[in-house]
Amino acid sequence: MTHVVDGNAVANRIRDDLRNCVDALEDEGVTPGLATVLMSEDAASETYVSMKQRACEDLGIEGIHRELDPDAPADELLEIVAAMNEDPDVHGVLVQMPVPDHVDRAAVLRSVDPRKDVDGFHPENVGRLVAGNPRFKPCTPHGIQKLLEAADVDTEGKHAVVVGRSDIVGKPMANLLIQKAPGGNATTTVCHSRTADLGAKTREADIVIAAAGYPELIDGSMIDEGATVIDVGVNRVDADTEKGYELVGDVEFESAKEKADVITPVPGGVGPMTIAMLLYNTVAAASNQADVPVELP
Ligand SMILES: Nc1nc(=O)c2c([nH]1)NC[C@@H]1CN(c3ccc(C(=O)N[C@@H](CCC(=O)O)C(=O)O)cc3)C=[N+]21
Repeated sequence: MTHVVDGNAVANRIRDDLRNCVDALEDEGVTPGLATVLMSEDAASETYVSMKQRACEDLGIEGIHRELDPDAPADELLEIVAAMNEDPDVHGVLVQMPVPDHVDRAAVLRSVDPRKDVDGFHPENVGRLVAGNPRFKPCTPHGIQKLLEAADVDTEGKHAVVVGRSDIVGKPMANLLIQKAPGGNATTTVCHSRTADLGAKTREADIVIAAAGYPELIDGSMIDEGATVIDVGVNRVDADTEKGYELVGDVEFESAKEKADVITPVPGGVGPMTIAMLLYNTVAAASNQADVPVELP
């Protein structure tokens, strides 16, 4: 029987453990604070940011949220981030991606204080990750490591094929998979939109991480018997539902499930883990900044 990994259950377990960390910080007079900034009217971005804020509230993390008109000058965004960097009650700062085209994305990532960069997107933190000394592991790849661990999938010596080369998922995922550390030690191939014969590559994988942002790109014919399939896709496809859309992964679930031993669903797989690991990084940031050690899950 194929194991369909329950991401909500794993995320809830981590969130329960983090609640104890928040309580321990609270006992020392420290309330972790996460500041989010949204410069977009995109419905998906609004959903994700409000989910993050609700998750904070649920754990006793102080959530601060600012919204900017997408037409506002880039300097306004940078000023808001600068104020959050200075605010001692804010331990984590997150600028929801994507930002509008007239805003220099790289400049935004550089503007966040690296010690508060709970996304792990600042070049200093990217450098530390690549060097094998991460400060904050980016939330989605970190969540995938936790999911694999929870599903008893050992990465050591396995062939992992990452499909997608984004700065948010593909690149940091590949970096974590090749590290000499638990959740790493995998032989890792990175594929992308210019990869010739993608199926030939994914069929060689013990572990496929689908993070291309293309609905149902990977189907069962591209999966080896007994493989592990991690679906990072959160594609909104027009559908006759109450919300007017359906959430579709980068994997064609039904056919891939026929082949895989372990597979994550969408929704309810990687998505909830992303949020749990954002809370994790926020607790870690508060612990570091307040110099109060906690035992992270
Ligand atoms: N600075 C920044 N940091 C991010 O971490 C970041 C970002 N920008 N931009 C967009 C992506 C996307 N992302 C998701 C988080 C949770 C779910 C999630 O919980 N999804 C639910 C379903 C949610 C729904 O119904 O739409 C699930 O898969 O079960 C999905 C996607 C974080 N991102």
